[in-house]
Amino acid sequence: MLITIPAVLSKADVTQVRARLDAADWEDGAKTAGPQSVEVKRNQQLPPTGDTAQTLGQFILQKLTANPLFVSAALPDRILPPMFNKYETAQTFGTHIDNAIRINPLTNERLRTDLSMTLFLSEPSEYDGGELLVEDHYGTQSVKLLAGDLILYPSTSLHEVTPVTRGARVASFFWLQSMIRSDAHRSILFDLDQTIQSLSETIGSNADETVRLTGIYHNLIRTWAET
Ligand SMILES: O=C(O)CCC(=O)C(=O)O
Ligand SMILES: [Fe+2]
Repeated sequence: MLITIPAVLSKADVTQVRARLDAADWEDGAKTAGPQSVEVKRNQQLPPTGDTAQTLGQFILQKLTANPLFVSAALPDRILPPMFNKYETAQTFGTHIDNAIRINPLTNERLRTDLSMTLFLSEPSEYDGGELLVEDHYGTQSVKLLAGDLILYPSTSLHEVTPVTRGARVASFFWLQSMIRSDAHRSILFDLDQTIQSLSETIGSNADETVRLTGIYHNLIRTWAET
């Protein structure tokens, strides 16, 4: 399940975040790549434990964890600190899969990556190329979002960032471990929750059917959640 979470950051937030990022010192993205992805990774990153990455990362996590659509879709257990990358002309990240297990560099805690995220911090008009291509069972999805929007996709997917041919693509990227390990189970819970939300608008959250469906939602979480 590939889901766009619109306007995680407002345009004013994006301007502030970009001012910090545009003044920061970037380093070679190969530093944090695994043995396969190092062969195909050509981009720049902020040092993950540096001041800028930590301050901006916390700001992004505050906004994200207060976003009901994100919580409904991801059912997050633990989220890794957001990282930041930049692709300038001819930079790219070829087809790869993200590591299944990652260590939080701030706490040394080990997480399973269930969902990968890219928060776009450049407007599409600022650069050409730089599409995030994600393979799923319905074919390859091409993603280029407005600055402030986020894409959530299963970490089990092969993906790549096509070469940037003009301008610069700046983004934040990170991973989370969900309370619901299975993508299929998470999709069912998302559909059910969205249905309950829309029934709450039409027939009311205390209508008999809405209450029963809410019960089913929580009972499925009880059955499937690992916390
Ligand atoms: O830049 C992106 O959108 C994705 C980055 C990525 O796939 C990674 O760092 O593993
Ligand atoms: Fe990746």
